[in-house]
Amino acid sequence: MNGGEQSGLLPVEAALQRLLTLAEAAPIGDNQRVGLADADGRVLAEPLIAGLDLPPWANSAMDGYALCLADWAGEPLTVSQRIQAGSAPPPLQPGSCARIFTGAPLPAGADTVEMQENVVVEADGRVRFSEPLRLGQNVRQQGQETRVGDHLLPAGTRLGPIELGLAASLGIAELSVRRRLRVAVLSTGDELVEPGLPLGPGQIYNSNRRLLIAWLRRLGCAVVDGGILADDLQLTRAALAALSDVDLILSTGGVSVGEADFLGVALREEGELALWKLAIKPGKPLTCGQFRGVPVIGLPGNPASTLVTFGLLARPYLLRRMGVQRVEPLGFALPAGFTWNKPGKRREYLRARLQNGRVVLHPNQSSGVLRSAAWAEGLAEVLEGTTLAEGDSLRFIPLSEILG
Ligand SMILES: Nc1nc2c(c(=O)[nH]1)N[C@H]1C(S)=C(S)[C@@H](COP(=O)(O)OP(=O)(O)OC[C@H]3O[C@@H](n4cnc5c(N)ncnc54)[C@H](O)[C@@H]3O)O[C@H]1N2
Ligand code: MOO
Ligand SMILES: [Mg+2]
Repeated sequence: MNGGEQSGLLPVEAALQRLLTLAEAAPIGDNQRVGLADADGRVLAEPLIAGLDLPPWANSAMDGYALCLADWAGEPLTVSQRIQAGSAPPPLQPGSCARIFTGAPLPAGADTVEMQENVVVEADGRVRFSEPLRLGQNVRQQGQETRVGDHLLPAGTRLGPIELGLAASLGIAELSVRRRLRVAVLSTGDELVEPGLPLGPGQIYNSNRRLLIAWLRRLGCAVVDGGILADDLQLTRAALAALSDVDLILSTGGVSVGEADFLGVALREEGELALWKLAIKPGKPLTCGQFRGVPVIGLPGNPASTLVTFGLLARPYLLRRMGVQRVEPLGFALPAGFTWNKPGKRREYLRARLQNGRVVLHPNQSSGVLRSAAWAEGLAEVLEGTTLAEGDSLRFIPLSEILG
């Protein structure tokens, strides 16, 4: 049992497991074919299988001269042809070599390439090889990278620049991908005002909406922007009812023990509601449930809590619904550049940076503060009930690993 369970708080792993179980019960069923130009960030629906050998034919890895090693007795060779990339050369004339360039097909009969730096061109135009030769050197054999039928990427792979380049190298122009998840974003709170409008007494600008919409788009989701939702039961019911065609309603705010928690009331009346108290800081309260069958996740409203709970819990949930297998960030172990002597009941995700190979913390870790998140390069994980001395190892999760 870890500190989370002892304290009556739900440990992060348990919360994640519950969300992933829910996600697996509601997978995205339908797929679509998209051109490579539109496939960045999408999730493969079928494995990528090679339909040709790579390279498709043996070719030279160097600019130089191609010859048949077995036929060669060490004498200078005449150059019988010149082969550029993109050409289809005739067979090599016996007793000769071919001038050849990187990426050009090896002529039938040739099996070895010497780079031009190791070749002396004599006055009569014949070439002399000044270094010992090894059979097959500087030749990229047909199928050396990939054979027809090889499984190169499993279904569930998120496509990025490298995967798109790989598909293109196989001549594949279109891929079958999962359709985009439709996610509605609602920002709850009477105090919220959109940027660009004047700020009245007691009001603050809505930052979560922009944060979540941009992030969801990076994840390949189609966003339905539900705007600001006032703290009012009728309006909350109406807003939720209008979102019957989305895959997830994602809201922020109104999930702690305050009296303006109308999201919870609406879910209880017309769906299901689970209120979790998580062993995570920032981000303790989280709502999970459904409204008339549409899944709902309610993140805490403090912007840094929104960031951490979205990144570590809602993001994996969304990716798993798209069929992605590895959904959690790996992070890596680094030495702490700070001391930590307040063992907590909640696992802390601290806004941190690297400095001289060590993890240092922003001085303002308040859950309302995005400024420190913008300064941070990652989240430093301090487990429940632990203290740290400088140099102790901790997990550092780069923000770049979760922001997409
Ligand atoms: N008595 C208790 N009070 C609180 C507890 C608790 O356990 N007992 N938990 C605290 C923790 S931890 C958090 S986190 C917050 C969570 O609050 P809610 O999710 O219910 O959110 P709100 O109360 O609506 O807002 C919290 C905070 O964030 C600001 N906010 C909300 N939405 C936005 C937005 N879209 N953009 C910018 N800022 C936003 C809001 O104005 C509040 O300041 O509850 C603690 N309280
Ligand atoms: O944990 Mo709350 O998320 O402190 O702000
Ligand atoms: Mg509120």
